[in-house]
Amino acid sequence: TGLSRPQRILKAVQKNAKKGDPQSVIAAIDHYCRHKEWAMNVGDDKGLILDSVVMEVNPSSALELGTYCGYSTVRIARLLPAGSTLITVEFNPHCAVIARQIIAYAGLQDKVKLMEGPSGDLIPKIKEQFGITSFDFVFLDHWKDRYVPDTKLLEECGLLRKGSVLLADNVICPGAPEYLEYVRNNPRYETRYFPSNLEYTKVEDGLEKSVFLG
Ligand SMILES: CCCNc1ncnc2c1ncn2[C@@H]1O[C@H](/C=C/CNC(=O)c2cc(-c3ccc(F)cc3)cc(O)c2O)[C@@H](O)[C@H]1O
Ligand SMILES: [Mg+2]
Repeated sequence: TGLSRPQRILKAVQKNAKKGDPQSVIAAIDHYCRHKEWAMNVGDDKGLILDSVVMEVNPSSALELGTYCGYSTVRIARLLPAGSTLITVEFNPHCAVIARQIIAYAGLQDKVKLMEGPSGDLIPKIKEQFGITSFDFVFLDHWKDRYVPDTKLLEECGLLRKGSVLLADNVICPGAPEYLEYVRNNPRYETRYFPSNLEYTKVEDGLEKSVFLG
């Protein structure tokens, strides 16, 4: 009946943001999702932690698992140096259609490659398709029970190098217990928890930053 939530988010961007201005796109989504209807964007509180990690890594090659509407795609891509690429993976075609429009509205389409399909199928194709040797930065924000299998897949495909940084959303809420277990008890990762709160709420959540040691 009527518009989907992603469509309503896109409308809020088109109505309240300035074309080509990523900051205004981020602000429009945050305002809509805080005051009109909640949505599972990483949000403004955790977004500040995401920004600081992206700025610290200053990645030439970045990967995002779980585009949804493209909110964190815009947050990451707006900080990338010229010539860098963010690959974002989304298997819901309706979300992909909306995300492409929000990324383009922000003027970031030249930095972002949206791959449509399940991460498990697409990750093994990234090297040959994009000529990427490894990722400097990976943002995990898709189904929480897929964080571990996809991290293992990235390792197996040789897409992580000494110093690659993984940043995982929602390790407290909804929670990714197997992932925390994996990175915290694995000598190949140096891991640290950044406490924050679930997007647009006072509920505890946070991001886990894990450096691959090779
Ligand atoms: C084959 C499945 C794994 N591979 C995948 N490959 C590509 N895209 C995938 C994907 N899994 C999921 N996706 C996509 O990522 C998105 C899913 C994200 C899942 N995120 C959450 O469930 C989530 C949920 C909450 C949440 C928190 C509290 C609450 F009460 C209700 C929800 C908060 C968050 O920040 C979240 O990220 C969708 O767009 C989906 O189509
Ligand atoms: Mg999330």
